Amino acid sequence: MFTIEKLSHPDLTIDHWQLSPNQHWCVLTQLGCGEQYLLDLFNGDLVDYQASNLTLPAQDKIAVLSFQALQNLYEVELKRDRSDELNTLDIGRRVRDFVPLSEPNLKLLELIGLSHKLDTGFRQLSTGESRKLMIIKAISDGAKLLICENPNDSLDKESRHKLALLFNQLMAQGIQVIYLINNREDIPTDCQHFAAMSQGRFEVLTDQLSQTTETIDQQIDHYFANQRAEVNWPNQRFPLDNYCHPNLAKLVDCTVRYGDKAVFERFNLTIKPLQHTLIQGKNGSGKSTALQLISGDCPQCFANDVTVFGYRRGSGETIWDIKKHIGMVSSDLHRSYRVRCNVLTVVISGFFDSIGVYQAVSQQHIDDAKQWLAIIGLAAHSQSLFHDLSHGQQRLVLIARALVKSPLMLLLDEPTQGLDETSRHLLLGFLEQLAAMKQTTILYVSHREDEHLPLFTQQLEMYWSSSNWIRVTEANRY
Ligand SMILES: Nc1ncnc2c1ncn2[C@@H]1O[C@H](COP(=O)(O)OP(=O)(O)OP(=O)(O)O)[C@@H](O)[C@H]1O
Repeated sequence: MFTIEKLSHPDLTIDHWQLSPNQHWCVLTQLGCGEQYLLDLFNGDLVDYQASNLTLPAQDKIAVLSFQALQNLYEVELKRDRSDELNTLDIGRRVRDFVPLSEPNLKLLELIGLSHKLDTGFRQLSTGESRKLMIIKAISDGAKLLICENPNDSLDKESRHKLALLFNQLMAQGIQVIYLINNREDIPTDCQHFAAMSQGRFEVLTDQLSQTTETIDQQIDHYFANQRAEVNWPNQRFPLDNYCHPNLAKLVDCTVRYGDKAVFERFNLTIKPLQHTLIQGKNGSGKSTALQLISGDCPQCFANDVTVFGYRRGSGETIWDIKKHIGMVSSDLHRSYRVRCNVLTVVISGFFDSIGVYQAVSQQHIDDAKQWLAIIGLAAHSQSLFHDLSHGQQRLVLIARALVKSPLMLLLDEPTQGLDETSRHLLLGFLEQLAAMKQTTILYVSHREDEHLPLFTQQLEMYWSSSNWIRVTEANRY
């Protein structure tokens, strides 16, 4: 299927890699390993390289299913948006416009749980839904080689299972898959061929003939060896002791509806100070929407009974009265962070809740932001362009942006999407420290069970009745 020999590029070196028919590979990656250059190679975007032999399939037979590809698609859709011209909401291309509705495709959409979304615009899909659509689109476009960057990220447990079944079906039909995996638990169980990337170097780990399974397991363990970083926490400037309201947020009988479809109805949630809350639920069940009601990013917060930091929404407060106390990380923020600026500026923008920085910046802001960059291991990248970093590194910068101002409330909506094991554990360590300091209340959305830390004293499961698509919720205290 392909051969790569003696490929050299300033940020990518591959001595030898051959993909034979019916082989599927798992490439282990970590943040900053140069994975994006490997993706560029398969995309046809890598320049300034030399190779003694490079035989890749035709470009239209390769599908790169990466976070960057998703972002590119989102930006294409944004450019096509004619809402202003038409003076009405242009939802852009719908799911049915990406995938011809042939019988096999309809079956795939059903299998992956997207068949009820045919008339939803791409930009309106939830994170998990949009990732699923990309996969089905690649298959229906006739791709023979799928390069999947962390395919489990953003998918709920059932969807991960269904995706594994789908990949098995595809492999039986001769489609080949290369997984790029940066968390040990995501390694596909039946993968036989392994490689790893470190500091821009691609290295084959397995050679079925000469290596034993045990050796491979040890190599994988070695690659994913975790270290918990000690965090020198900056001083907090908004101590919770001064907070005077009984609740940080209260949502009463909230309904969010798009067209004739309710995301949820009669949704109730109370967040008391230091009541760290874990929000779970299937893809599309309304987790992000619930957080957006609190942050003010969902316009329907005004039509609902939403009180945040003592402000009843719609009673004359500004969005900044709310946002100044919130640190947020979400896919929505990540994809909206499209301005051209350096990494330091992105972290500093957390002080102003802006995308980019448009105000005077103090030396204290700069020092705090630099301190955070050092904590997340990206100090050397402070002057790099944000968009030159890999998706996972960008996510880490956005986490620093959320933490830099020591907010009263942290809304973390799948913050670890794209993060490798080390960075995920770094974040989990931050959360434990924050909980111990008792100054910030954390709302956390995650599909990963190892992120469901004991510090979450309230757990919320969002689900819906399949008969009428009305979502209901349950809250339990441990
Ligand atoms: N502007 C919109 N117009 C129409 N539908 C929308 C809009 N925004 C969100 N939705 C729909 O609302 C549902 C809930 O979306 P939300 O992003 O809250 O889900 P989620 O639980 O966070 O999903 P995931 O786990 O995939 O991130 C989705 O099915 C989505 O398609």
